[in-house]
Amino acid sequence: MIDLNDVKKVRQIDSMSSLLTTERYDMQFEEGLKIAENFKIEKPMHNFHELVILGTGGGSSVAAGLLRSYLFDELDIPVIINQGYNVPAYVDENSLIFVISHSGNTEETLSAFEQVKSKGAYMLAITAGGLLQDKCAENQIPCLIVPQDIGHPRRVLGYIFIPILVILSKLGLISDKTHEIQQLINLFSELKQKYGVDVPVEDNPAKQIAMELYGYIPLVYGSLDYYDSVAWRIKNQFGENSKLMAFYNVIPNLHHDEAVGWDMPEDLISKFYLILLRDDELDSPKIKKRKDITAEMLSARMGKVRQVYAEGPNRLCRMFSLVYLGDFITLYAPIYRGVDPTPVNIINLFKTKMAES
Ligand SMILES: O=P(O)(O)OC[C@H]1O[C@](O)(CO)[C@@H](O)[C@@H]1O
Repeated sequence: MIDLNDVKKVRQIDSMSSLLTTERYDMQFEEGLKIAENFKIEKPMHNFHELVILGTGGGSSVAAGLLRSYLFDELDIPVIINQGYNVPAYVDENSLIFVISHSGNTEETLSAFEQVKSKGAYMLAITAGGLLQDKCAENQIPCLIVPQDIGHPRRVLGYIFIPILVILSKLGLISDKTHEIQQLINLFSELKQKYGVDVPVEDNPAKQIAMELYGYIPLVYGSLDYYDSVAWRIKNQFGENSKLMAFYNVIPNLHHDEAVGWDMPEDLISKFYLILLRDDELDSPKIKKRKDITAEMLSARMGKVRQVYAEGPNRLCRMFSLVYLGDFITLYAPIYRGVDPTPVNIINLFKTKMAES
């Protein structure tokens, strides 16, 4: 096992600097805000019935999920995340469509884009380039160009999530979020002093959890109304960063079905490491009680139960405080095993196989 206090070694294994990118989320989110603020957009005359976000993968679709949760009680049209090749029948001239692909080349998103074109919907795109940029230019679709990374959209939430938020406010659909975003940028600066590479294991909960979960299957439980997508993000990051299959579910839903499975044979259930997402301010008394019972019941059954708590002065900060912790945990977990977190070999293999005739 790698000593996570050996900073030089940790950075060496993280050969594409995902930890550094994460430590610099404050700068990335600030840049995302500036880029989005400078994006000129005409307010359309449409009366939108729904917001449909076309996009997939650890960055684009998760950004859409986080947006849906964050705006749960503010945005008065439904947010639909469309990850597939096709778009549903209700997409029409009353739909607001965001096409999100950091690479600009994801085939499902491009296929859905083509289908929407003929439906008269109001379309906007966010990308770092690729075919999506070209298609937007051909079809005079407003397109916000954001910085390139090294081809790993999951690392650039600041260039994806923040612009969607700013554009929705420019379109008059939500209030201005600049203050909350500034507070989030400050929070990232604070939290990197807690989770960053230079902070030793003894004081670093992210490193501790990453080490503790070695040998277990990660399971993340979030909750409605704000922590469903945070759990989804962390589960996805276990896949892409940690090269670990992981699972997630949402309270209270899971108490009506999955929970019956807690009676599974002991040798199986003891393989799970539960990360339970908690928020002492935003969780309602009912949700809090459900989480208390969940922790109590599962501590006696699962391998380990770790409760992690949101922090920060507003909902955006509180949600992203757990996204941030999750990003660090899922980066330290593979490094502890000596595995480089950034490459996504299976995704690339899949894309190659899909391209074969
Ligand atoms: O369309 P985008 O934003 O380039 O993202 C899709 C890709 O990003 C990833 O998250 C890779 O980091 C993959 O899931 C997916 O192949």
